[in-house]
Amino acid sequence: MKFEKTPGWLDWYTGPAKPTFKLPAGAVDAHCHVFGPGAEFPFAPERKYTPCDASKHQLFALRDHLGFERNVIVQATCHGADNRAMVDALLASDGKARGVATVKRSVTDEELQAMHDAGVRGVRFNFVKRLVDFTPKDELMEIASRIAKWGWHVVIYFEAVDLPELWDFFTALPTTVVVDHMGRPDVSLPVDGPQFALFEKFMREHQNVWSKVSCPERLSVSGPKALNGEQNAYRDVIPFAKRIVEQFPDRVLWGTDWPHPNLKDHMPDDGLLVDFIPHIAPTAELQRKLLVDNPNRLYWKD
Ligand SMILES: O=C(O)c1cc(C(=O)O)oc(=O)c1
Repeated sequence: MKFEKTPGWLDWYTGPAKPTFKLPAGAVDAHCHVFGPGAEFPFAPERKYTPCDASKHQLFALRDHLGFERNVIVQATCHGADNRAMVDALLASDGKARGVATVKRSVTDEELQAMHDAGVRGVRFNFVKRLVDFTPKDELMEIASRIAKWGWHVVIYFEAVDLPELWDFFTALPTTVVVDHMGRPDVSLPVDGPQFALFEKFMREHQNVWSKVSCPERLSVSGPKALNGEQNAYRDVIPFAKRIVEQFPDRVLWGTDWPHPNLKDHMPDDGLLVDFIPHIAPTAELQRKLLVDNPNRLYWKD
């Protein structure tokens, strides 16, 4: 099948720099995606965007170029609940990738078992309205209770303004809960203001909640952008991410978010995104926890 990209779509950057920051041995890129290729793994009819292709081979080449050892491949919404492209990548990874799937209530135990065997360790619930249609919470809770039996966790993606309304549902989830991209704070608000304080309270009061301190390129308002060798990119995001890393060093993850779906302004250089890490995790110990210990504990415990 041939797919037309969404108008204005920005393709991922093909010439990433070699990072200046040397990743510790065993580092995991704990949030990335594959898109298709559409001709082999068609995008889902219910998708809200049509991306460029971003294959498993291209992802593995980026992993090696940047110096990561492993990937966590998160089901992208353009594939809906058809997990074939993601599972195919896991199976081709030689044990170097684990996955997070999207499933419907109709998923069978056999299908869950097959995904587990391929390396899936979580499901993603998405509440970002521009990306998905609404799924009733009782359906999501039923899925969460079922996947808990496999020792999987739930990944949640939402916008900071929606946290109050989602609070009761999130805090009732029976598994480890991993928040994508720090719950998308508005970084033009004060880091010690009420919006981010609520997110910190969410993590502080619920020891099962983890956060990905990823996506400065999505959250930044001020820039500068991770392009043309810029070593001080996305300065406005640093206080937010650093605060989470320092307060909850054993419950944070980091990922490139390659191939960066739906960016409208620019496509970052992934090598320079890796160079962002020491700004938010300034010590070797914090870096090791963020990049090695935490993702391996969550995704490679067996
Ligand atoms: O903000 C986004 O547009 C976005 C989209 C997806 C996806 O479509 O799965 O995943 C992400 O991590 C971020």
